[in-house]
Amino acid sequence: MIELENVAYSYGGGELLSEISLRLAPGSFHFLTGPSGAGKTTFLKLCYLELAPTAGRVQLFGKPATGFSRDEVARARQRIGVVHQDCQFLDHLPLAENIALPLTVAGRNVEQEKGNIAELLRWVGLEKHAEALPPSLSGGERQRAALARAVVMSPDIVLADEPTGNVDWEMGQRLLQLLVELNKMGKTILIATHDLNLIRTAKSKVAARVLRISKRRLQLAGADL
Ligand SMILES: Nc1ncnc2c1ncn2[C@@H]1O[C@H](COP(=O)(O)OP(=O)(O)OP(=O)(O)O)[C@@H](O)[C@H]1O
Repeated sequence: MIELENVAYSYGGGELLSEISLRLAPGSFHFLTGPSGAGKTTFLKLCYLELAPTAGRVQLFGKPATGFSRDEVARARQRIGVVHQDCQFLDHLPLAENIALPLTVAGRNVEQEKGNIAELLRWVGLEKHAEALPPSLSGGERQRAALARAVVMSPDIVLADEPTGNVDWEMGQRLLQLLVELNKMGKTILIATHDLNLIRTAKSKVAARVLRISKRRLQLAGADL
């Protein structure tokens, strides 16, 4: 699905990431961990083609990303749902419309998708907030809404950047459960997180592999979390 081969990235100074190789197999569940500033968000951006590597190759859905036309980049991105760390919404639009935005952008008929959006809102427990404006939502509600928006296009891959960053333990477990359910439906999941307790709980529910960025390199973490 996503393949990185000997990838490096630098924002202009020294290399932040070096010699990164990884193959995310369809249906796999990965965590990505590492100290603050190690490059987790940057790594995710390389995966969804927000950034191009300064060295090495990224392949997406079996094709080298360097050969992608703008349309191919757009189509590939439709197959990747991203839950951003800061979950931005359009504050003047009700939640249901915010969640439907990727459909609107892709030119789909949102009227026809109303049933799906209502179902998605129920799935993340926000059905009562369909008409609420984003500023009135709590941190946990926003993160669940961001997850709903990330999956509205029914992507093959979900990349989540600290999806439980602003929520309490119970809400974190609920979000994790949603991601585990998506994985059971066959989606490939990659979650960047600092939360080792979250990873420990997940490992009892799903066959998750843990990757760690340390000293610019990506390593497979052992069982000693
Ligand atoms: N656009 C940018 N220009 C220059 N430097 C950047 C840019 N974005 C990030 N960085 C730097 O790259 C490093 C890695 O940032 P990144 O956000 O990828 O780390 P992270 O592991 O996700 O951190 P955190 O866990 O704190 O979210 C940081 O030192 C950051 O300041």
